Order: sequence, then structure tokens, then C-alpha cells
Amino acid sequence: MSDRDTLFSAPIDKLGDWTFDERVAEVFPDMIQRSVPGYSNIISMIGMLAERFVTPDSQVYDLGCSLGAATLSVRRNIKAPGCTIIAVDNSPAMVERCRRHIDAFRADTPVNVIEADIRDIAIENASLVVLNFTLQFLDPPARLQLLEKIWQGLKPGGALVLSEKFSFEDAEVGELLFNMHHDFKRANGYSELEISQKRSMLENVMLTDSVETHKARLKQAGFSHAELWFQCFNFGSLVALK
Ligand SMILES: C[S@@+](CC[C@H](N)C(=O)[O-])C[C@H]1O[C@@H](n2cnc3c(N)ncnc32)[C@H](O)[C@@H]1O
Ligand SMILES: O=C(O)C(=O)C[C@]1(C(=O)O)C=C[C@@H](O)C=C1
Repeated sequence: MSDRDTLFSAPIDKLGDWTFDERVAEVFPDMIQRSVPGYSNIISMIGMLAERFVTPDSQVYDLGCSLGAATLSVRRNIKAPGCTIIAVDNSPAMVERCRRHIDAFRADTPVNVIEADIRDIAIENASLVVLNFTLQFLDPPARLQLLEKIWQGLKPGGALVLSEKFSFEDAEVGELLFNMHHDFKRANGYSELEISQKRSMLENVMLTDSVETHKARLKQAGFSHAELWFQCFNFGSLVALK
């Protein structure tokens, strides 16, 4: 088990922008579990999608892999031989821990953990690409470009899993789901102060889109099929098919 996330439990004088630094990496499993409703379900189901979509001698990309939770779920479930998983993150603290985490388990499928910006890497011969709560941290103009690159790197029949925090076009529903998410955080032991300090830090760096915006952008990138396969409050996951 990782350390408990108490990073924002005391008042912070100057709240800067959110970063995935050493302190966040240290408590990340506890933080994401207590912050993202449905996170562990999504991780398990990514394994099921891997079993279905990963084809022999292809590559799987986990973009914004953090500590490698999705990578491990994929690796546990791949049945096809000759595959490689490429896990990418630009946070040195995450990458260092991710490598240790992945080395702690033995499996047939090799994992290449790369410290890089996901906008700079090549995507080739992919049967599955995972963007699990990562696209929301990219500059909005860079989002379409990344999806286009993913579409080009996917083999026919390949899939993209895109999990995100959503905004909503219907303001009333948006407010309800936002409040339900806060109830979820409170129920998981976060105080009002922790919730509000984290929210301010994320404000400038995590810009959320609606499901409609995601679907339209996926279509624009070339994906002819895209649908929500999971949602809990204002968090969810889409699958897009080439
Ligand atoms: C919310 S976390 C992802 C959680 C992870 N996918 C999982 O399933 O546990 C977002 C991650 O994306 C990484 N990230 C954000 N922007 C990135 C970029 N441009 N290139 C590479 N990694 C990025 C962050 O460092 C962070 O580790
Ligand atoms: O919206 C929030 O409160 C969140 O904590 C969301 C979120 C995310 O969706 O990635 C933001 C940062 C942390 O990495 C974990 C969860």
C-alpha cells in the first residue's frame, strides 16, 4: 500500500499550479483511488479490453502511465504472443517509481518505460492505446494532434481507451455530478480544505471537455466509432475503434 495522501490537509500559503512531482508520486495510488470514482473498475476493465484487442506481435501504449497501474492490468491480461508495452510519462518521479513497480512482477510481455512527453513519441504498430486520465492535462490545441497521431499508429481493428474527468453541457446535471464527486471525496476522508486547495491547483492545468466534445474530436481524428463504456459521476471512459 502507498502512503496516505495528506498533501493538502494543512493550509498552503501560495497555491501554485498542480504538478506530478515527487510528493504526488509518493502518495499517488491512495490519491487516485480516493479521488477518481470508478478508478479501480476502469483499471480492471482495461485488462479485459487488452485481452480482446491486443493482437500478436503488436505494441500497446500507456500514455501518461504514472506508476503503471494500467500497464500492469494490460500485461496481466494479454494472451497474444510477441507483444511489447510502451509506458510513457514525463514526470521523472513517476517514471522512476513506475520502473520499480513493474520490475516487481514477472511476466512474458516486456514493458519499456520511457520518460518523455507523449506529444513527442512515435506510435507504431499499435493494437491498443490507453490514455487513462492524461489527455485532460494536455493543452487543448495539442489534444487533436495527439489523437490523430494515435489513429495513424493504430492497426486496423485497434482501439483507444480514453478515460477523463468530464464537464457537462447541461449546467444542472453538471452541478449535480460535480457535487456527487465532492461527496465521494468527503466519504473517502478528504476535508473541505483538501478538496478546495487541490481544486485551485488543478484549475489552470486540467481543462475538462464534455463527452460530446470528446466524441467530436475523436471523429475528427479519424475514429469512426467512439462510445462511452463507463461513467461514474463526472468521470468516465470512452473506447474508440479504428
Ligand atoms: C492522472 S495521471 C494518469 C494516471 C495513470 N494513467 C493511471 O491509470 O494510474 C496523469 C499522468 O500524465 C502524465 N502527463 C501529463 N502530461 C503529460 C505529457 N505531456 N507527456 C507525458 N506524460 C504526461 C503525468 O505526469 C501523470 O503521471
Ligand atoms: O478532480 C479531482 O479532484 C481529481 O483529483 C482528478 C485527478 C484526475 O482526474 O487525474 C487529478 C489529479 C490526480 O492525479 C488524481 C485525480
